[in-house]
Amino acid sequence: MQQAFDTLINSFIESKVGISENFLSSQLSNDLKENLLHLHSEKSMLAAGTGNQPLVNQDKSVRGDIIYWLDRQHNNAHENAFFDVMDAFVAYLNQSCYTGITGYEFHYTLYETGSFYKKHLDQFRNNDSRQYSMIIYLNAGWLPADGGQLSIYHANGDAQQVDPSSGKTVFFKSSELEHEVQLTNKPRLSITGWLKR
Ligand SMILES: O=C(O)CCC(=O)C(=O)O
Ligand SMILES: [Fe+2]
Repeated sequence: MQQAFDTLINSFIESKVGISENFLSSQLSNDLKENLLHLHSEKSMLAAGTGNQPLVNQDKSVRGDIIYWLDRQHNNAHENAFFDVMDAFVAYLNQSCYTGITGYEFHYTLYETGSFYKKHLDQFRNNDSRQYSMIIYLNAGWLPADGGQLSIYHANGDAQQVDPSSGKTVFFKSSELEHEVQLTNKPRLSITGWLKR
């Protein structure tokens, strides 16, 4: 596990976008994907909003994903195994980088065919608790023609394209990097979350 943590943290330090190809085991990625598909089949996944106001704005022209928040209270073995990995990662990050992270939040995410998320920053205007964004992709055999790339816009004008392939985890500062999910031509599955202070 520590090797995947180092890969993620070192690539983040080097280029502002951390990427690890095996942050979760393929077994755990698969189990979480099955959870997501089950939640979807029982219609538990709901339209995501933008912003954190009580009246969340569900504007499909900005963001078309549907989500379901993970929670230890669900007593789901795979969800809890995911939180165990995150607890170990946060402890390692705080110890090695003095990040002072005190919490996190994660949701399952499904972008159905034809959906996208326009360019945005993850930190809310009225609340700066989100420090780091993390996305863990759960899509086996993703092809460039499937679309759905994560585009990350660097301050020097570079646009970095990330394929949402299974096992890949992306990590960046929530307040700094604008990013966008390109229109997907296939259902696109992930876990998305934020480390908070
Ligand atoms: O799924 C992704 O690649 C990015 C998702 C995202 O930007 C978000 O949920 O804020
Ligand atoms: Fe985002």
